Amino acid sequence: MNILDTIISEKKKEIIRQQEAFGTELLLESEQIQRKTFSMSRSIRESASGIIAEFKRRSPSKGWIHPHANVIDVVTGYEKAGAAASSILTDEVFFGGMPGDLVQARQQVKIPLLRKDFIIDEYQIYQAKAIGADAILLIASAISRKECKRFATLAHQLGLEVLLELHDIAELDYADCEADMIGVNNRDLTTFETKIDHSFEMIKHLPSSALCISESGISDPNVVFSLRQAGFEGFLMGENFMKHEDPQSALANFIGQLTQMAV
Ligand SMILES: O=P(O)(O)OC[C@@H](O)[C@@H](O)c1c[nH]c2ccccc12
Repeated sequence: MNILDTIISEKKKEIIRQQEAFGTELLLESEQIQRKTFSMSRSIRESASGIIAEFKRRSPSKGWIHPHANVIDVVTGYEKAGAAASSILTDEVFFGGMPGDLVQARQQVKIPLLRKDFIIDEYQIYQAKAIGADAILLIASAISRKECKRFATLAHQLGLEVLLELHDIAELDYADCEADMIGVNNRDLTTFETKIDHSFEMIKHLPSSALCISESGISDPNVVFSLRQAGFEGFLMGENFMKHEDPQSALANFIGQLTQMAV
């Protein structure tokens, strides 16, 4: 079994546990369900950096990156440093996150928040809204095309935007599911290998109207510069900031370097 299959089989159990503790009816009663969301796509288009800075304590590929990271410190720091949005890993078993991280972040910041998880069930979409997300990630390789359309429609009904994650050309037919943003994951979720070239290759095939985001393995401002020239407007970065004791200043330095290049 590859890692994606392992994550998904654990995820099914996690969803059952969460549903037993807090069913959909209860989620629908939460005040947050009626909340007006922030548009992540607009924030990316309007921001100077286009950086979506991720909160991630660990990952299956790197192990622990920042085990005791405090979500409020990190995400408020990202906002101050100029992130266009923040991505928050809520997967517990493999990424050391929890839905409560998003709840805490939401109370402190106004930048759009992406719920980063492996969405395979409608329950998680209601939950995303209830815990304070503005957008959800849908990973093509984790769901069928039909599910992708169904999940995107539900997300939109709840006022959430959708970031559709593709990895390779075989998944291009998912691009018609009316996602607000299309992400190209440079990391192969079965082997963990990252190749920025995936982004340069895939963007040639994506609809020209799409808001394109390059995800994973980015650590060099020169790479962001070239990705931007190729047509990417958003850059999803996690480890490069989380590996520092102070992720806020790591992001501020990175944005500083980008700004100098643009002059
Ligand atoms: O830490 P990195 O290499 O900068 O990557 C961030 C982000 O792209 C990565 O965490 C990610 C992209 N797609 C995912 C899907 C599930 C979990 C995690 C991810």
